[in-house]
Amino acid sequence: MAIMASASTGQAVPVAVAVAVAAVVVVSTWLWKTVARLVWRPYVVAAAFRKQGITGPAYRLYVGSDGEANAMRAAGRGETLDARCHDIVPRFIPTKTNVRRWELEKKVRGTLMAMIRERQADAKEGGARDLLGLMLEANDGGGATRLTMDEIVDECKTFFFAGHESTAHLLTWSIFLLGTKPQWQDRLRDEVLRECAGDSLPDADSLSKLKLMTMVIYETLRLYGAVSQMARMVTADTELAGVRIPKGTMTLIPVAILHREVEVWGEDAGEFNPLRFRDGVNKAAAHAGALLAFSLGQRSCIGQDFAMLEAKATLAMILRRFTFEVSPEYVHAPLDFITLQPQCGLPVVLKLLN
Ligand code: HEM
Repeated sequence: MAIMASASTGQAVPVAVAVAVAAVVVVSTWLWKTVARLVWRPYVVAAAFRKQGITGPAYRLYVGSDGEANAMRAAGRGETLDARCHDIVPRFIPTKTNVRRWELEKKVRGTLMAMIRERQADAKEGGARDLLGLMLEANDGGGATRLTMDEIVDECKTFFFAGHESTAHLLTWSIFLLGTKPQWQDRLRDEVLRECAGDSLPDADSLSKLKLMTMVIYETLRLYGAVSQMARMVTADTELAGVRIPKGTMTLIPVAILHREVEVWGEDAGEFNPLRFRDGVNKAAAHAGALLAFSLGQRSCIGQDFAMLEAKATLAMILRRFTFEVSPEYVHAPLDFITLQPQCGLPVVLKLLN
């Protein structure tokens, strides 16, 4: 057909050749990128580590080490611990099917879009100027700082999830630890009744005086921090503690493991001992940056001060009114499902004070 067309138009052959060449370029680029990502890069990274004596399960095409990881997660899920044991590290995340993820994604996006539309309507009548309001203003603007609606939805998801889930779990684990350590619960209640007496909401001034409570919260974050590992992609060949790490390596910072290092935290690293924070967070361990619960550096948690205030205020209000203990039905099975949470919930027996 192309030859016949060429006889009549004199231009079809060059066009067909150009299309064919472009197709070959696109397909071969795609093929090269796929081979590089799925075959070449994993083998180069594994070989670089092997040369330095660092080995692991062999890379398998496309699935990598997912098989081993999933088997460990499944094994960890069935285990429960003694409530005095804080060694949660051997337990792992359960997997969910992608279909379920997509359904949830759609639902979350729908809910956020409804809130955004409501806010857009309010803004026309001069509504509140909060974080969402600022992002919507950036959506109206132009240039490099313009935020698309997808970016706003993603930011909302980050803030909602990062801000809600993590603090809720911090409170849960604080209640667990105080519910199993009555002497610490009493000490904290004495402090709260001294510094935040009365029925009104505790204010910033009184909360800043809750020294023991701050120590208990840091110790809770050390043993049961919501984020038990953080991922970082290595963007340039680098060296860390004498190990060469090639560009393209995905590294995991095992926060829960580092928070239990005897070398860093001392012989009682596995114990609940809030007093290790008596001289402040930077002096609690052999290394000033040892507590990684909120991460460190430029990408550290933007909401950490707010989270500490929320946790202190909520605990103060609970301690002022109730004594509590962990119910005998509680099963100690911390589960790292994006954030660290009690797999079967935390049943608590509350008693009204006085
Ligand atoms: C106990 C409570 C919290 C814990 C343990 C926590 C922990 C963390 C950690 C470890 C990171 C760094 C993650 C990484 O780099 O991979 C992070 C980031 C972040 N957190 Fe929190 N967080 C808490 C509360 C909050 C609150 C209350 C908010 C907002 C109101 C918040 C907003 C964020 C945001 C937006 C980021 C991303 C920062 C960035 O990437 O630049 N977090 N958080």
